Amino acid sequence: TFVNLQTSSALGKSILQSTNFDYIIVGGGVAGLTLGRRLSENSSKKVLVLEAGRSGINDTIVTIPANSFSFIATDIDWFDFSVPQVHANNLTINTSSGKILGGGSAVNGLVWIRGPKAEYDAIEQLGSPGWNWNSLYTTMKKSEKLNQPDPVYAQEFGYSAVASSHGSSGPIDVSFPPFIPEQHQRLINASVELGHVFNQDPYSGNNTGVFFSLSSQTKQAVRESAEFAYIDPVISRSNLVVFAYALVTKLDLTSAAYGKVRSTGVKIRFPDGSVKSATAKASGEVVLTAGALRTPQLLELSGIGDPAVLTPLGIPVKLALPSVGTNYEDHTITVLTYQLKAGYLSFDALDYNATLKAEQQELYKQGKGWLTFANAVLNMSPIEKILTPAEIEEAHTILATKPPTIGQDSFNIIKNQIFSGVPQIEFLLFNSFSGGETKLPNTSYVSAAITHLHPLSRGSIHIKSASIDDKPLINPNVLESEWDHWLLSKATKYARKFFQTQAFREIFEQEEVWPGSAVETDAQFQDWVKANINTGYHSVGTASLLPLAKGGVVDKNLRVYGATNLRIADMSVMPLLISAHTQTAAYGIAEKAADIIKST
Ligand SMILES: Cc1cc2nc3c(=O)[nH]c(=O)nc-3n(C[C@H](O)[C@H](O)[C@H](O)COP(=O)(O)OP(=O)(O)OC[C@H]3O[C@@H](n4cnc5c(N)ncnc54)[C@H](O)[C@@H]3O)c2cc1C
Repeated sequence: TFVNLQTSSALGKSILQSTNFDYIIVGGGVAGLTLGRRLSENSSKKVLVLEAGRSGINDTIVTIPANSFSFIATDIDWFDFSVPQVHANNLTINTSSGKILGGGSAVNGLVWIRGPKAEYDAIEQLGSPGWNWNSLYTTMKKSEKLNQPDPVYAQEFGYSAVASSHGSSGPIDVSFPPFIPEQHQRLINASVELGHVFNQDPYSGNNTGVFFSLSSQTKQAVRESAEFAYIDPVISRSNLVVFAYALVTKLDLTSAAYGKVRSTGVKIRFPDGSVKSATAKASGEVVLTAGALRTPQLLELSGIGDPAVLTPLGIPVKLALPSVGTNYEDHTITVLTYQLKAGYLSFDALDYNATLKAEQQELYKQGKGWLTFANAVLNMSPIEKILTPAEIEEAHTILATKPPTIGQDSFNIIKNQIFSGVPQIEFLLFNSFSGGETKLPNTSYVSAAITHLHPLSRGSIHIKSASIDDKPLINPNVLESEWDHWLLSKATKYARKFFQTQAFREIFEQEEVWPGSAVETDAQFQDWVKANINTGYHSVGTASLLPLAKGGVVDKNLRVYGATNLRIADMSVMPLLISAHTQTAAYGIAEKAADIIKST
């Protein structure tokens, strides 16, 4: 049952009044909708999913792959910014996220990729038995259905997928786009020229090298969001209720035996301003899936968190859990811009050539052409590929000291990975202009994004008042650690080498548009990185799956420490980032969460 509270508020209120739920799921993003589907498979269980945003059905900002990122600053964006970043020229960094059914999966870049085995095993190593590659690979596969490419496109572009590395019957269709821009194809050749390996199968536990990546889209090139793939097909289940425009303002908590707290339900603010309760059965559970940016906010508003944060804001402490909102981590990014030679086009051409745009819109109706494409080529590099032997020596020296905010165990694991071939830097292309002083008319540009995959700086997300209407203080704390600054600067400088390869020289003007020749030395790169860094829209860690004494918020069954019936199942539980875009992990964690909740 789907209820839009903006148009059917009376129905929503009557459902809340007449029903006690087995599961109340807070946040209808990737994890929330995965759980909504799985937990309602048992028809005797009543499941309620609460999403603050609307549906994405028939919205071309959502459905058309090439429109990814155009949600920013629209009604489906939470449109947050970080607090000024003290180690990065006081920049405030955009941390937009999807306020819509499907959450990130409705607005993201559609990149579908996994990290290497070691990164998932690290969660178990940090003290959470059962959270390893084997179990998460199984649940990640459970979420997906691989579409093999049409042989015509496979031949034209050279992509292929190893069927055994993918799921074949999960809800999310994953496909190669039926169009890949020339410049993206050439990133493969440019990488190989520089000595990077071409990886035929990056999905089965080794993602090192350059490769074609799948996208979360159907064979007809329509985005697969968690709403379209997980929930629409089962929305007629009578035991499943999904509310849109339902802003959860706090959890209702009561005391339980042994000093624990129990959640009796949640408070929902309707679009008309009224606040109603959703009630859990005595045996029921509340599952938080509001995403890594907002799950800590809801915990704190409800009185679960660090007393040092809650008490000054006048929030009574129901459960003291100092790690709530800490261990926040995101990928960090810099972007270079280059101009394509005359005759080569990027998405910029859609803005200056109306005929082309109309043609492409027509083609898209047949599932073809430019608009089917969001991204498809990634290069995941270990340090040996981008640093000289002398620089690797320097890396050892820098990493001799643990940066201040990362836990010792996490640091040891990442340090070991850095020197054992686990990718640390990703290179990919954005098919448009992204920075620079002059953007010439009728000219196409391409940008190279350089991502640090394992930053060692840890930030925090805390509330600043007792009101849900005040945005949380989002502090990724970028570049606090010397390593983060040093490596991203080196990698950004290295990215220029792609444009010196034959594959790229043939199609790109030699002169760099952004930042250009004013930035040459290591010191200049370091200054430039400080002034131009962004985060990667891959937030994790703010309610980590770790032992309590090591900064954990949830245990291996995803139960909040000190609560009887409250769990967290979104990306805030991931204690360490992976060298991958995060949606496959978000689905995999949520699928595993569903198995755990059904069995415990
Ligand atoms: C711009 C962008 C680009 C990205 N690109 C990629 C990519 O190309 N590939 C990839 O793999 N990953 C990508 N990601 C990351 C990926 O989408 C996320 O890792 C994933 O969506 C996280 O899932 P989640 O369930 O933890 O949170 P989300 O999917 O963010 O879901 C959280 C949900 O909770 C809702 N919510 C929050 N607070 C409340 C409240 N108080 N009441 C009710 N509802 C609430 C939100 O509206 C949202 O729907 C991108 C993310 C963004 C934002």
